[in-house]
This record gives sequence, structure tokens and C-alpha cells, in this order.
Amino acid sequence: MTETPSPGPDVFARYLERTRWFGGKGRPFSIAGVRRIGELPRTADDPRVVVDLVEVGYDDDQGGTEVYQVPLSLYTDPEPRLDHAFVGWWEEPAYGWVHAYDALHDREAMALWLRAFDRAAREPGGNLNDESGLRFHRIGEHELDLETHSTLFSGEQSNSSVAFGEDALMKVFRKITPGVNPDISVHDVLTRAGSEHIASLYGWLDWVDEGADEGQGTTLQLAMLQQFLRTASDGWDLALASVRNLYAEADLHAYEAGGDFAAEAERLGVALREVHDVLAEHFPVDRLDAAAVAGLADDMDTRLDQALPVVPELAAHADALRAAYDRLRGLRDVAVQQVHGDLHLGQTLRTSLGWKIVDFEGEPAKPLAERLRPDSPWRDVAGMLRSFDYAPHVVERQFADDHPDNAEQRAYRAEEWAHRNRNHFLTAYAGGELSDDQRALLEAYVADKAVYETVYETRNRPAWVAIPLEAVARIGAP
Ligand SMILES: Nc1ncnc2c1ncn2[C@@H]1O[C@H](COP(=O)(O)OP(=O)(O)O)[C@@H](O)[C@H]1O
Ligand SMILES: O=P(O)(O)O[C@H]1O[C@H](CO)[C@@H](O[C@H]2O[C@H](CO)[C@@H](O)[C@H](O)[C@H]2O)[C@H](O)[C@H]1O
Repeated sequence: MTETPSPGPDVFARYLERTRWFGGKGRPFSIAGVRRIGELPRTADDPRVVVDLVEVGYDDDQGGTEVYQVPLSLYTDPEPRLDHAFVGWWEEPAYGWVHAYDALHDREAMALWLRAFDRAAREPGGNLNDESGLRFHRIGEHELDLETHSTLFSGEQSNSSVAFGEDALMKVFRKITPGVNPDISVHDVLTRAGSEHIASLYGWLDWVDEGADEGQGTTLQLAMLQQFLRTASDGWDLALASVRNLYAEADLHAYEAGGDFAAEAERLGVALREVHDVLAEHFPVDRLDAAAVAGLADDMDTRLDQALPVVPELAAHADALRAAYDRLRGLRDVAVQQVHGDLHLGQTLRTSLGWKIVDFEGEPAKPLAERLRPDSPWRDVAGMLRSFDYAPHVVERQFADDHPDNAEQRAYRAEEWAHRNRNHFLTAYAGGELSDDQRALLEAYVADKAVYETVYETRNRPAWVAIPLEAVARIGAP
């Protein structure tokens, strides 16, 4: 990476370590370079807002590099209102000393993004190619509300999302991989197809690295603008509330309790089926031959091989897991297509107009080529089934401290809740009973997802690893 007129690398290293979205926390790293790729169009009254790409090199056995996007607001004087987002101060050759803040926290700066997207809608083809190299693209007819203020989401996110009032949401991608970002390309297709189960795409921002790919140029997709789902409630939070309700009256069956979730699970099944159908219409669908089906099972085997050293408790269940993958090996007529790739209840939102599915980026830890590869839709179904298993266990962890009695009754209710919602979701998705082959395919994907979760929990929430481990233990059990 080429150097830019910026501070020493330590300034960015210190800032990355403080953020939620930096994926390399806990690993030894250094800043390999900082590159200034563009500046937002502005008037003389606006702050200077620049987009820097920070290349991080890892100094551990795994090694490798990653690139993170850090948009900055640059002010000549300190801005105390932005103290919490202070990155550093340094001298820039053309401007002198500047105080730099993470621009996502700065309303004055975010207004520049919104204005540029608004201008793009009035340019030929909906494209605004700013002279600094940033390219704003718009689709659809939505008129942006320029009077709104921006609010940065505070949730546990791998990217950064900013809401413009209740009108639009902009997701700024933090880890940048050259090429197509499936969150944009899939939303683009689903929006143009009129899917009712997503937030419509309004536009996106990209930049072409002219010097990359032997002078051919490579596109880097930097941000996505979409419909703000104003009446949304998070599917995971709703499921937890339903379980809490049930535990509070543990003498009732799941279907008798006030917060029964089954009708929602059913609607979610229908929504996922509709999204898969639209994706199958607009992206290629491949019917796999025997070798390719065996390849899917091989990938699951490899994932287990890689998980074993991280989660040694898996060893006791490895034979049962491999037997589930072997049953997949024997299947014929397996189709693959564009899927969500990382579906769980936390990626679903209940709005007054029904369920919406968000975040089509795939599993963030997977390389882009793997995330773009067609996969079986049963991977998404399996993700949801695992989530229905997680919810009662997570509530039990919260409940157990305050209510140590009655744990056995709750465990019974937990299984009843998970079973009921899995069944309603699955039957609605499949439109009836599953065939033996579909069941074998689904079981393999559920096993694969549970193995992935044991690794995810060991690394991120070790206290939760028992949840997927219990699921793994059930695989192959009579
Ligand atoms: N269009 C939307 N309208 C309102 N809230 C949204 C919308 N899309 C996502 N969200 C909320 O923002 C959170 C983060 O979005 P997500 O796409 O999962 O980000 P990330 O890629 O950083 O994980 C979601 O859990 C959801 O609650
Ligand atoms: O949302 P992400 O793309 O970051 O997905 C990762 O984190 C999820 C947790 O937030 C994780 O999901 C696992 O925990 C959920 C409860 O918190 C549960 O509903 C899911 O079923 C379970 O897989 C996901 O696996 C991981 O990729």
C-alpha cells in the first residue's frame, strides 16, 4: 500500500483496538500502510471528510493481512462533541494540523454521504462519479429525506450502520475485500425483483483501485444504503421474550403460553422459502453430480478436522458427525444456488408488514470466493433450526441464577419450545413433510453448523459452548 499524508501507524493501531468491528482483536498486528482513497464532496461550510483504508498485517503463526475502512472527519480545531470518536491529530501537507475523528459518529460528516447519494439519483444512470474517485450509485425511486439526522447503531456489529432518521440506513463495510460484496449484489437482485422479505436497496458506494489486478482495476465496495425498517423488532429478541414467557408459567405447554412463537416461526418459514425462490430465479442453480455432492461432504469433514484442535470435546462425537456427512455423500439430485449463508434469528426482523431477512454478506470469517459460491438452501434452514435450539438455552442461563428451582421442568419446556418452533418453521418452508433425502441433507447441514458454532463460541463466548456441544452430542444419538 502507498503511504498517505497521515499520522504514524500507532495512531490507527490504537484506534482499531478500541472499536467493536476490528476483527483482529487479541492477535498481534501492525499497520502495514494507510491509503487515502477519496474525499466526500462538500461545500466550504462542511468538514473535510476523507476515506482511508488501513492495511493490517498479523504477526502470529496464522499471519495474513486485512484491510479496514476508516472514514475520517478532519477539523482544524478540536471538536469536543466528538471526543469519544477521536482518532488522532497530525499534520497534513496541504492543510496543516488536523484533528481526526471517526466520521461515522459525526452528523455533519454523515450529511455529506446522504447528499452525495441524493445527487447520484439525479445523475445519468443514477451514478455520481466524484472527482476524488468515489462512485455513488442509486437504484429505485425513493426520494431521500435530506432533513434527517444520522444516528450510529450501537449494537454488536462487524460493520457500522447509521440510520438517517427513520428514512434510510447506511451500512459502512469495515473489513474490505476487493470485488463484489454479496450484501449489495444480493440486495440489488432481490430489490429489483420486488421481494417483500428484505429491506429495499437504495444505493451503494464504491471505488475502483486502478492500480490493482495488473492495471485492470478492481472495485472495492464501501457502503450500502437501504430502506430503514422503522417498525422492526429483532427476531432473536422476540424469540427470547417468547421463551421467558413460557418459563414464567412453566406448568403451561408451549402452545398454551401467551407468547407462543409458532405462528411467527411458520411465517418465517414462508418468508425464507419466498426469498430462496426469488434467488433461484435470478442466480444460477446447479444440480450437483455425485462427485460434487461428495465435495460438500468433504468440506464438512475438513471443517470438523479444523475444529477438533480448537474444541477437543468434539472428538467423542466425531464418528457420529462423519456418519451424518456420509449420508449426504450418498444423495442424488442435490441443487445449489445463491443463499443467505449465515442465517439465524438475529438476521431476521419482524415488521408490521411481515418478516424481513437482513445481512446477505455470508459468514464474515469465510474468504469472499467461498461466500460467493452457490450452496444448498438447506444451509439457511439449518441455521434457523440451530437458532430455535439456542433460544431456550440462552434464556435458561439467565433464569437459572434467579430461579434455581424448577430447572427440570424448564428443561422439558425448553425442548418442547424448540421442537414446536422448528417443526412449524420447517413445515412452512418445505410446504409439507420432508423426504428422507431432504432430511439427510438437512441433518448434515445442522451438524456442520453446530460444529461451526462450537468453534465460534469457544473463541467468542466460551461460557456458551455447551449449547452447540449438547446439539452435537444429540447427533446420531438414538
Ligand atoms: N434495514 C434495516 N432497518 C432497520 N434495522 C436494520 C436494518 N438492517 C439491519 N438492521 C439492524 O441492524 C443490525 C445490524 O445489521 P447487520 O446487517 O446484521 O450488520 P452487520 O453486517 O454489521 O452484522 C441488525 O441486527 C438489525 O437489528
Ligand atoms: O451475526 P453474525 O454474522 O456476526 O453471526 C455470528 O454471530 C452469531 C451470534 O451473534 C452466531 O449465532 C449463534 O448465536 C446466536 C445467538 O446469539 C444463535 O441464534 C445462532 O443460532 C448461533 O449460530 C453465528 O453463528 C455467527 O456466525
